[in-house]
Amino acid sequence: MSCCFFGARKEGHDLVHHDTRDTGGDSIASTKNFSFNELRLATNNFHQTNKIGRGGFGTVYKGTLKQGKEVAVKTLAAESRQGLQEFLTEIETTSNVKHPNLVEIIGCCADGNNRILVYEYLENRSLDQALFKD
Ligand SMILES: Nc1ncnc2c1ncn2[C@@H]1O[C@H](COP(=O)(O)OP(=O)(O)OP(=O)(O)O)[C@@H](O)[C@H]1O
Repeated sequence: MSCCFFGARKEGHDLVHHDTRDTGGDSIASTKNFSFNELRLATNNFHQTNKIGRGGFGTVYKGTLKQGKEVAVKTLAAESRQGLQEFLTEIETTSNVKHPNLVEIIGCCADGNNRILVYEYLENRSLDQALFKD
């Protein structure tokens, strides 16, 4: 079962609604709920050649969704000290903040033991290109 704490469906994906018991009820964030299989397909089974980095959360892969959209897929490392609460907090904070210079969270996956965040993919550009693209 995926995302047992999430509800409602829209366009083939579940909408993520944080359980307000977890958040104190003061905000509700909405992101897409991906199945593990969707992200496995998008990253060619998390293939080494799609690996683009590693941070505190875990390994990051480049993926391509069925519709052709490129995404960054952040997988929570098994040894990571970031647990479910941090996972929810990252979704909560990133989905509530929108800014042209901040990468946007697209969705997440909590399927079995897997905890994965999906972001829009950003090309590796110089900072001035990223900041002054318009
Ligand atoms: N949206 C993205 N688009 C393209 N590459 C990304 C994206 N997000 C992360 N990466 C790549 O993955 C690497 C690790 O990113 P991640 O956000 O997990 O950690 P970090 O920001 O480097 O550090 P920390 O875990 O402390 O936040 C980045 O340095 C970058 O190369």
